[in-house]
Amino acid sequence: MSLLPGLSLSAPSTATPQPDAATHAPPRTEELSPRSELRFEVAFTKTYRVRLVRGTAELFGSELAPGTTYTFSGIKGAIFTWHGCTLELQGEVESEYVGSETEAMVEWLNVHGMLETARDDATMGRDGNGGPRVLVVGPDDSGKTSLLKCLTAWSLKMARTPTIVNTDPREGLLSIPGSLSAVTMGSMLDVEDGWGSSPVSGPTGVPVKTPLVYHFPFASPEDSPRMFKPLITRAALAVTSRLEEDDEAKQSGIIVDTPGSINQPKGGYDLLMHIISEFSINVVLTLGSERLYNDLLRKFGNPQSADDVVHVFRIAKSGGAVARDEGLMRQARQQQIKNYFFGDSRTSLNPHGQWWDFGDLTIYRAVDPTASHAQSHLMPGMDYDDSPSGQGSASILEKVLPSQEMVNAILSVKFCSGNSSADNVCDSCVMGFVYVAEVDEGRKKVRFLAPHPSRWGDRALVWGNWPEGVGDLVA
Ligand SMILES: Nc1ncnc2c1ncn2[C@@H]1O[C@H](COP(=O)(O)OP(=O)(O)OP(=O)(O)O)[C@@H](O)[C@H]1O
Repeated sequence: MSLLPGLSLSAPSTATPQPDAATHAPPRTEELSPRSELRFEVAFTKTYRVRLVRGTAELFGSELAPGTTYTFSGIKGAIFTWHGCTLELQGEVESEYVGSETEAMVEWLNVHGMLETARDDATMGRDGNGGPRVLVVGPDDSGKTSLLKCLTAWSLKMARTPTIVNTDPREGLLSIPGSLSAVTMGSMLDVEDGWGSSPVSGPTGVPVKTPLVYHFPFASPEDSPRMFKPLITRAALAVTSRLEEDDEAKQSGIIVDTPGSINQPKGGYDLLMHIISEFSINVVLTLGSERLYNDLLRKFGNPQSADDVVHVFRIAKSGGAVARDEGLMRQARQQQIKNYFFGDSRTSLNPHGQWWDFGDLTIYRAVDPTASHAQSHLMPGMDYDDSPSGQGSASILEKVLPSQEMVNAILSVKFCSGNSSADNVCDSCVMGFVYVAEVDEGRKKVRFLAPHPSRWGDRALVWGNWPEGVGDLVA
């Protein structure tokens, strides 16, 4: 167990998978015929090792290197082969079987081919608007992220640098849950890790990707559309201006992942339409819902001009995509947060303890529109209406003093100063996240756990209810 500098406490051990008897059992061999896949589920407490012995294989589009042992934990996934392969497997799994109904992969590869044609058009100057701007929609667990990973990995193989946008606060892309993030992919994805590593949480030994992160501290965009919409507008603006400075990235286009909750007909797909208009989406890929496909097809049936054309496609759902229960999703979120501060099985990070005086902190709390908030947390002399506009974010964020309630919470450190208006704080992107280890109301001090030793200076901090309580990270 490693000691945390400044905290003199041990890193939590629950994050580390325990060796099990099956790990020590001799490896077994599995032959996969062309276009079949090995589907497996591994618990968070177990490890599963896979080595490619012969042929070629990929996990959600990322190719396995021959002879390399990959270790998986807390994952449901599939190793697919186009031409057949032999795998060496070791460890204990919840389930493991070979699936041969993989027609969806062929269809997904065709979608990749279609996107490549659009990228070629952009490269040749036939489309001045740049590469395809793709939105992936469908119900929960329909395989949206898996499709997105395949399309990304295949485009990286073609030396493209697509920009990936995650609008699902339940899953952090290169960040923790509660984030909306965007990143231009400059290096291959990581077979074990999925999206790879970001420098947000500290140094790593592998090439990192630098995401642009916004804090959205609610489980679903529908919990606070007033906060979600401006953040999407901000993110789209930032991505668009970034692409204007980078021809390769502009030609490679954008792929946006969405949460299943906003793909429901209720509300007329208002949030979905907002994403489509802000990111100038021109290709929508629908998975797993005929109704959604037909509704969107109708919505975009009569474009007013060539710039308004949105192509809507119905894409086959992977036969292996499985529903994840809330318990598993919660475990995945906790693991992501622990990895953010302490690293994973390959990279060990040393988070730092920092004491801050109450007076040097400006903390905002995201107001849950469904709950009536205790006024007692408001700073003396303040009311909700503190934004310059007299409305806007004043009821979305409220200034609060540190309190015991904050212990074990995750706070975002914004790029803006503590003196910024509530609107600015809301829209500002995130430098990183910190964990509240202790609030000493007598000494008026807060002890934070931060990935970096350096202090963040005069920055606004935002506290939300999501992701839900992470428990005691330093016990
Ligand atoms: N072919 C497959 N074999 C085995 N597992 C798979 C396969 N495809 C997807 N999965 C798993 O199924 C689960 C759901 O897939 P995915 O995350 O892609 O769905 P989603 O639509 O993005 O879900 P959500 O909207 O909840 O984020 C994931 O755990 C994923 O790893």
